Amino acid sequence: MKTMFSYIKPYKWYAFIAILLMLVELSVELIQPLIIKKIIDDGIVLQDTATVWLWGGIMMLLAFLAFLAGVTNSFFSAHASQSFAFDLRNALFKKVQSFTMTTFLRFPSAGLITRLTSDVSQVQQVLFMSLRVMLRTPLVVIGSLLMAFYVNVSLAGYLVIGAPFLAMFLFIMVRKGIAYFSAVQKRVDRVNRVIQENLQAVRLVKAYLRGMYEASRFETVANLLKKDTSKALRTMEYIQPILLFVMNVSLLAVLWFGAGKIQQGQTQIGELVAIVNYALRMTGAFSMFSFIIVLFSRAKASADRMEEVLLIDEGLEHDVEDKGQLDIRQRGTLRFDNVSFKYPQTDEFVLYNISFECGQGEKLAIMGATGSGKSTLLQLLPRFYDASSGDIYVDGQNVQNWPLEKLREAIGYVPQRALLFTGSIHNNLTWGKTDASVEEVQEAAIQAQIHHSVENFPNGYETRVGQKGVNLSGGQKQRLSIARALIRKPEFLILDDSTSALDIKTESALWDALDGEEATMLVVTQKIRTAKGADRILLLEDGQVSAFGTHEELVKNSTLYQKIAASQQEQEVDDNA
Ligand SMILES: Nc1ncnc2c1ncn2[C@@H]1O[C@H](COP(=O)(O)OP(=O)(O)OP(=O)(O)O)[C@@H](O)[C@H]1O
Repeated sequence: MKTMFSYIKPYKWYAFIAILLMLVELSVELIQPLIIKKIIDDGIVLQDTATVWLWGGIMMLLAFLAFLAGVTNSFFSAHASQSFAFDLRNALFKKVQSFTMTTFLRFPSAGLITRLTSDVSQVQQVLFMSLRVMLRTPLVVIGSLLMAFYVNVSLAGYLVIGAPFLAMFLFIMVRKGIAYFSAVQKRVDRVNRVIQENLQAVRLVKAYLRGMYEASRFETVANLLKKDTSKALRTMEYIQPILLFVMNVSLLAVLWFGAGKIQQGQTQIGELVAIVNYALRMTGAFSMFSFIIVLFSRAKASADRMEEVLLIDEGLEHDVEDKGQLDIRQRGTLRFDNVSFKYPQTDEFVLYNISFECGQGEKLAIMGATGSGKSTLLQLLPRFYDASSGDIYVDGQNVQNWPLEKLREAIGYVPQRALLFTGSIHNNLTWGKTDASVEEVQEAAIQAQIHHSVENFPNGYETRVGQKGVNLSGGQKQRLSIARALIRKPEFLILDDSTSALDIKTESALWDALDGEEATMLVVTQKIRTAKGADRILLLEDGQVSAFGTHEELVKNSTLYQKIAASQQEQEVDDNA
């Protein structure tokens, strides 16, 4: 909770004013029974109409003051709670940006989405309600009790008979509430995960006629959410009747003994009415308690989940100071030195003792069967993961010593699955270089063989992609992804099987265009035709280097490469037949 409070700090004055205004409302509420007592004892009983009018008028004025305080309080509470939620959400989002890929495994995306949406909203709502009414409720109880003691000590004593029991009961219920609602938020995570997976795979769901199955999967998790929420709320439902029962017993005791004292002339009627009024206000406040405990327990559970993310200090991308000592003569060079790697949380190595070098401007094709480790190898370069052992040198410097920003700026990475963001094509391309000029955008698009297609779109580069925009083909998406990488004029261009959806003609035009690139290129490919055009080929087999050399060398020395070449030749013959 401490961390949550640090996000309220910048708005402490808004919160402070809101609390002051709430105290004004509270004071008016607590003074009212005293005024009623005065009207009864000094006005009605003594038949003094002037006193009734005077205190009646004061009561009206105070009620108006409380109304004004309430309206102004809403403004300050809303500003403090909305700003708090805005800052908290941004802080969470920024923290997530610094996660390593391993930490992402610990926090699945659905859980992060719940934290950034529902969890933030729960805490924001509680902050607003606290400044508005929640803080007031316990104060109404305490204030009413104190005022009751001020009016008549012996009668007020009956109101605290059940206090120790109530305190213990509320403590237990809050603890239960936090545990239950923490489970509920986990259920929300699961519901979000099913929705997310379903929407991402909507075509597959339709193609495999799995709509009904998906609906029943959703129903199962939604049902679990319903069950856990009902269980939590059912438990909380005991709060109100028990509190009201204890309060009503106390009230009966006040009336019973109060009536006796009036008959004996020890107490005035106005005093009894005032105490009953305070007791009713306490009862009214207690009836809000179950609602408050539900909100508070939910918010506490959400706050804990958010703090889990905010307070993480391991599993963040480790950066080093930029010492600017790069050796210009080694620019564009790459060296893997005995690199082995296993994914975190797994036991098996997927890369073993990989060693190879790549000169400036060299084009390296990486081949191997599916699952042989090609994508994994590429992901070590921008340090999405760190090697388990061995070293990787970029521009002659160990990647561990590169400032992350500089290292990634030097790399144009095109992943296996082309991903575009909602927005215009221009925005998607300049995502790779925010200050790119129109000419630079077009140049990259021409090189990636997508310029003509874009020009034929209804609004050219301003055409929107994604939802409410044009639907792009797989090949168009791949070429836009390549253009996005090229626009940075990277030192290293990494293409992870990024041309798989292109036809032969477009692909060979693309390779021709990339021939003039100064960047050192690492190209994962399954095609001998593409590998032939590379300077050297790295052939992987079960995570190990099976062969490394030019096409001619591999044709001579590598049986695996010969097999791949032969099978692709057969395929071409079949295709041409
Ligand atoms: N995030 C991950 N966590 C654990 N294991 C993984 C992860 N990603 C990949 N692997 C495993 O690592 C091995 C190498 O996978 P990788 O994706 O690098 O192969 P690849 O050669 O690129 O395959 P493909 O040609 O099918 O893309 C596979 O056995 C795969 O199951």
